[in-house]
Amino acid sequence: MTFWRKTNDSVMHTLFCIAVFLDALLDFFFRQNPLWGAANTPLVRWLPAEYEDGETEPKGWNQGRLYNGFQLPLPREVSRKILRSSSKEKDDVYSQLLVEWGQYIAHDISFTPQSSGSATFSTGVDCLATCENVHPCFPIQIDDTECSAQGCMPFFRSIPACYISSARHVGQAVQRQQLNAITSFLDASVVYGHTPKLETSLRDLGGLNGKLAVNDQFKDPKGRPYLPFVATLPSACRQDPQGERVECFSAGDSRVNEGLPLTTLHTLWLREHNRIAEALKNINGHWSPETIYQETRKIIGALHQIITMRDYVPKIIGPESFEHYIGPFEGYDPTMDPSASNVFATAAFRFGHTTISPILRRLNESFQKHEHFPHLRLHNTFFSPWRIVKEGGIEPILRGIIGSAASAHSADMMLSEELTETLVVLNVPQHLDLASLNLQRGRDHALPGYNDWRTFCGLKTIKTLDDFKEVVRDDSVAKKIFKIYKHPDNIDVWLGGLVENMLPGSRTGPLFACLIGKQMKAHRDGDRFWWEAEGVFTQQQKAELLKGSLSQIICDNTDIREVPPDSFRLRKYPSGHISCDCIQSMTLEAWREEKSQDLEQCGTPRTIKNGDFILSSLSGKLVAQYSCYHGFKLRGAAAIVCDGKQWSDQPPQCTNVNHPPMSLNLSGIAKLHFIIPKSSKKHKAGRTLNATHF
Ligand code: HEM
Ligand SMILES: [Ca+2]
Repeated sequence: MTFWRKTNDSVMHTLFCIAVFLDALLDFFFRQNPLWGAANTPLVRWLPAEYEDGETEPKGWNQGRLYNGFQLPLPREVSRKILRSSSKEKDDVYSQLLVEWGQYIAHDISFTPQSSGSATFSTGVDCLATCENVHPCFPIQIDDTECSAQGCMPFFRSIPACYISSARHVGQAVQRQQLNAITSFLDASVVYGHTPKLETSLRDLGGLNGKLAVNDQFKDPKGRPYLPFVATLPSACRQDPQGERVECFSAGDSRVNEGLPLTTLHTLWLREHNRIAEALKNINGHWSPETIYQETRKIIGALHQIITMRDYVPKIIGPESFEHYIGPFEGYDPTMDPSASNVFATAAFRFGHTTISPILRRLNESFQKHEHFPHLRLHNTFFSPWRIVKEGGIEPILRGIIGSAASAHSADMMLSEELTETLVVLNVPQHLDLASLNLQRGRDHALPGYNDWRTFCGLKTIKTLDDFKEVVRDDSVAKKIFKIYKHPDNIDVWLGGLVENMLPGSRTGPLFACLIGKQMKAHRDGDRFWWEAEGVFTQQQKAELLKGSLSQIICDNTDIREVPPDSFRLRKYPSGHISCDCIQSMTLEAWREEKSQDLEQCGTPRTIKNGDFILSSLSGKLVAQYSCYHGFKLRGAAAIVCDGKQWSDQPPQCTNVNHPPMSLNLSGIAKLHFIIPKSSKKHKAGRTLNATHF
């Protein structure tokens, strides 16, 4: 009898392990397109690339090359004559928070890595010192010597993807493509990172509470946490001239220190993760740290999606384009490629660069000028995390961006001089020009011209100046562009899209509304873990998630006690603000997990040192699946099964190894995570991650 039971158990255990493994393999190999949206895959092309030599040389690489009979104008000339502006008008509806969310979410969608190191591979030429086009240097030639004695600004070409595409034409298949280093999905990679290694480094594994690691050196004046510092010290961030060092912060996205508002948003989400993790632990005391972490992460991902799709995108492309290009959610579409497109990352979503204010205001509790911390010119906000730590935490900045108008997007005042004359990029000693970088990047990526994209979107081709005047907000700007470019087909897509008349209730013209709309639909419909997709959340959980908003997250994680109901909308203080007590906040009751009968019978599985377990259900059986932390090896049964009365085995042990083993850790293939929902033990409702996200 005992023999039989043992044999049965071990057979069951083996079968279980095989089933889990096969499930993961099937998932990975037989999903139609497992690499769609994954990190380190090419930005996809919606129109074929147009290289000067057909394959790799960017537009403008060979001097004297003519396009429609004319040379392309220098990006810096376009920047100075058309884009640069010493003043900015104010948006009368939206706050700066809308702009900052744009940048933050751009960093969840794409990161185009540039060739690193200053020396070229073949010749050893230093990209910081040469004005010649030598791969990977593609310097921005300048016609105004006041900015650079050298006559150019450095520019590093984006890294080519090692990838032969399945394009229909052989010529296209060998064309240079650019990489997206992060996951295209709106999956909060900006909080959690895009590789298992980065993700692990951001977690508080020692705390055994499913939280993210926080800064162990500094806290804010009320004891709230900051992001942890980067591991490699000293870091390149700017320092307080008078005080002790404050290093660069680390987060899921490496650009976190670029500006103070951006760092502020990252800090908010770190705190929100830890707040939710704590609340989940209070509700489900039996959950392991891993379960808490994964469930919290899933909630945070959903909130990123909701805030972006419900609160942000309609304001940017307008209600009509939202309806036309995106529409209501009708379920996961496995034929939809969710990858970021090249034109979106390199042109359309850079529309936001014209809405950046040249001043960051810092405000006190009454939303008035702060007594101690003055307003800052934009260039003083770059890579300066010390200003958060030493100058009052994130609140003065947050009040400043809620309480100040975004910059209006007008055709004759586009990019502030703070961005065209004093942009700082880490590891480049001289000031750069964001407008020139955007134009040069578009050429580096061989983006087709403005008219080709209009045709792609079904918009009228621009043939004459009169055609152009019809679609551009300002006649004199239309004339200037025609004068510089000489042919409408030559107009760079980023510029053409920027100057179009804005659609009603939007912050973009028809071209960018189309490109952003199509991209956002792809992010939503092509994501099988989209928060509304079947089986991802229960109805009650969805209803709670919908209560989430940026205003709620600000209330729950900062000292700010009064906010506008929608913080993206500019509201006068105090009349347009309401108390945080009146802001809806989700309760986590819908995540309360009733202990299954099996769990009652077998009891919560034993926790182990240096490892973790997750509960799952397979063929109606309750299973505890154990895994060890990095650097530890699992000895014993990786999975134990509840047979209705007791667990099939003792939990395994995690022993230290000098060299982390290549153990059968499914996280590299696909992380499985099943929470037993209240209704059915068999349903895999809580599966959160897939291989393409990490
Ligand atoms: C102070 C605010 C901002 C600064 C200083 C900034 C700066 C930059 C810089 C230096 C780049 C890389 C340029 C290149 O070499 O190609 C970049 C890329 C980009 N920016 Fe911004 N940006 C800001 C705000 C925004 C906003 C508000 C948005 C959108 C709403 C945005 C969207 C993007 C996108 C989509 C990219 C390309 C990302 C990639 O694929 O690598 N940025 N930005
Ligand atoms: Ca992402």
